Amino acid sequence: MAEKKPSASAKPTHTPFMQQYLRLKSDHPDKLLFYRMGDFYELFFDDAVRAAKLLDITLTTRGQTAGEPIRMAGVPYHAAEQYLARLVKMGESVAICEQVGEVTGKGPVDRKVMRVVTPGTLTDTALLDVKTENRLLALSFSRGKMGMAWLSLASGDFALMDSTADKLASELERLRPAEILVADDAGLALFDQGSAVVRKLPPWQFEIAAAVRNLSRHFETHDLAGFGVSDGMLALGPAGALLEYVRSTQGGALPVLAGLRCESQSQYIELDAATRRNLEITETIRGESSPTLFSLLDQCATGMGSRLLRHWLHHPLRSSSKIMQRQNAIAALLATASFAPIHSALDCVADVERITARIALSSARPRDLSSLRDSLAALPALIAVLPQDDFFASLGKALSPDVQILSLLSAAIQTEPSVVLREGGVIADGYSSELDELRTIQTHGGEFLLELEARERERTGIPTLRVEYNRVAGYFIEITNSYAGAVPDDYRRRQTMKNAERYITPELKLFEDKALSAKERSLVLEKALYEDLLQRLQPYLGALRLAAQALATADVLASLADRAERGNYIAPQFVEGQLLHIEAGRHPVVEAQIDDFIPNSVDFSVARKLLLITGPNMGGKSTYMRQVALIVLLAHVGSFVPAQSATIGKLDRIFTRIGASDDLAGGRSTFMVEMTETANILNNASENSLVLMDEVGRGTSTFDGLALAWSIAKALIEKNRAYTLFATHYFELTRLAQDYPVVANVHLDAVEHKDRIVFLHAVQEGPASQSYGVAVAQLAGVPKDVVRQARKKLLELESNSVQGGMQGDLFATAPILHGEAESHPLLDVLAEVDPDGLSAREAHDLLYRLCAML
Ligand SMILES: Nc1ncnc2c1ncn2[C@@H]1O[C@H](COP(=O)(O)OP(=O)(O)OP(=O)(O)O)[C@@H](O)[C@H]1O
Repeated sequence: MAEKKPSASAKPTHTPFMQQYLRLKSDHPDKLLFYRMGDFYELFFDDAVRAAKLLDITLTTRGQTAGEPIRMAGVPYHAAEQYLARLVKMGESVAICEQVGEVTGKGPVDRKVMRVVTPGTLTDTALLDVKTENRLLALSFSRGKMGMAWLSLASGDFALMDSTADKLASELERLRPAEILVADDAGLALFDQGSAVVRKLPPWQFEIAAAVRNLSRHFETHDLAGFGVSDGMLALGPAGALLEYVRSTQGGALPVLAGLRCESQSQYIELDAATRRNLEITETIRGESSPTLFSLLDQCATGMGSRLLRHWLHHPLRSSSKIMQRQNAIAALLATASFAPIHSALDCVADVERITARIALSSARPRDLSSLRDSLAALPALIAVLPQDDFFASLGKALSPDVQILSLLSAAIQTEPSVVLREGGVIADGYSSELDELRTIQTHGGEFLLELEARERERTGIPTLRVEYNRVAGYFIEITNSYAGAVPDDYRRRQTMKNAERYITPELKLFEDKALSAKERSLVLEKALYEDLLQRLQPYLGALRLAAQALATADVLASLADRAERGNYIAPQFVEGQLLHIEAGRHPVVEAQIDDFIPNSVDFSVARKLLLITGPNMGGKSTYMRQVALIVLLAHVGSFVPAQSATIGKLDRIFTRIGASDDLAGGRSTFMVEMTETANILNNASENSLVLMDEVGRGTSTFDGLALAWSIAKALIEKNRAYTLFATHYFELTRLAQDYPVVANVHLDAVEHKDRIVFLHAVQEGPASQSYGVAVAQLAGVPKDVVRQARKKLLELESNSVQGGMQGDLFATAPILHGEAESHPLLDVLAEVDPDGLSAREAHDLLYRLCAML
């Protein structure tokens, strides 16, 4: 139960310290407040209870305020990152409050919330997954439309798009945001937000007019037309909300944004949420990261490359010129065998993209800058191994940012700077003469004193003159009383001893001032120089971003070339018109896991649009269907594909309805999920779509299922006319080929071989032999008499079905469909009626007309 929390309004009863805390906390009620006190970040009250539970740290009490004990939990300052990482992973947001004033002894030190760490606004290396983009997504809805804007703070990618509300699930699956912003009046029904944290903001933050003003001001443009953004875009509201939210979490600083990217659905081959999951692009059905298409292809040497590859795989292109650019680049890398040298060169390159983002936010650490310097120094070696053509020449150009950046970093940062700035040892010698001097004082103080002593002995002629130091008197020149007469005029007495006097000279005083404060001063100076350096790097951010993009691109292309060579992949061809021909295709992921993968072909054309696939369980139906989709996907990513040849016509979307998955969180049963996904396909698939249907209808009773499968297949053939791979156990469906010339039967077989079942895995023309099920059962060891009974029953059923014919069989047991009810003329009339458009009189007349038709 939440404990009673003192309110800031009851000020008089709180200590000044608590008043300060409560004031700061009131600005961040929904976040954990990390409150800096010396070497700890402390949490109080409910925050303490929550953090103690989440982090398994000790919960204590510390004194009282307003008559209540103060609950407290704390984490050491130096280990804060790791605690932050854990909290953010759990979906928490944390406001970090630092001491900003001097300790005066009077009242609490001034404190300020310097940054807010939320799951979608991370930039720290320790908090980010190297291979995944961390996105913040903002959404707004209006009359069935959906406006979306998303931003990756760590890379500066900022995009927006208008879509429709029914695409929410597929867009969330595509973008996988870490955090979602919506207006608190959005009235969103429960949706599967995955692991994202949903934050509700006041609706005015999504206001379009204000957003346009803020965005134009941010990009310093007159309006947003230059980004391809039209005035009426719903997504502008979310884009504005997003920008403000980021500003508020970064203590007012804003990331370097490459601009505003306006995406449209028609740029990409569309993949719905189910398809992204079913094809196991970046995650297996069970939610693991391997084996997937991504884990297979990801040979990238850098996190930037891995993230870009993940993006490419989820965004197959429609534009053939862009596809061909990538494909040609891979061909060039293969022809020159340069992918391995590229990866070797990239091994020395750090995450330039994320470092650049941290420079923009002035949160880059010393080691970020030294790695950036070393990465820039490694670029010429990378450029040298790129193939020589126009495309790689343009990459090479982006990989040659202004030499000033490298010289600035080389001059400013030590070869191996310390990890944290406050320890010093970051700025290189020679960068600032003032810093050099302060350092010299620290390291060479002794030498100076010896030299001064020698000089003063010579000047005064006192051989026993000594320059010394103690903590009470500081630095002094000691002269025994016997030489008192030889003391020069510029000596000032500092201390009188029994047999000697101690003096100070202006020179020694100057040295003392410098030496005593040299350490502190050099630390302060280093901090100032470092901050100044971050400012001096700001003008180069654009160039660094371009270099980062070029690095990622070279990395991904080399990775794809590497896979193409190892896997013996080929370049697919693109043609106009309706055609999909893959010869000896393989499933890239399954192929990598087993020894003898059997390649299979697929042949679609205008005259052959639906392949009905039959065959035993484990025969390879799902693998075959998925491999077709994966080859098509890879081809549109610009990659080579695992096949002997592939010719691909125009495609707009890939749909899949595969396997049984419950959506318990969404409250939908297996069958409901199956039918929802099917409905989506039937409503949206076009003649240029690729549709994979795996055992549709299996989730309900046999006849229901069979009837549904039959009518779904019919709709796909007659209405959608999509390229369809339709795997089924309902053997009756194989007769569709007799009614529709565009339907072809193919099958996979199993045979008996020395007491084992051998699945042939080769796709053959024609329907499967119907007896495979019983044969497989026998081979699997089902008792002989059960198998005998089954054979007998099978013969009986088969002879019935031959007598009755397919239609009779099916509809005799599914009376509801009997007689093709939809063809009754009465229904045709009803279908034309618009009830809202009828007057009472017209409705009455219509009713008479309908009755007369019965
Ligand atoms: N072309 C192939 N070459 C070699 N092995 C294959 C091939 N296709 C599938 N396999 C192997 O057979 C296994 C079963 O394949 P798959 O799941 O595609 O069968 P299925 O017919 O869809 O079975 P079910 O109906 O039970 O889902 C795969 O895990 C794989 O190991």
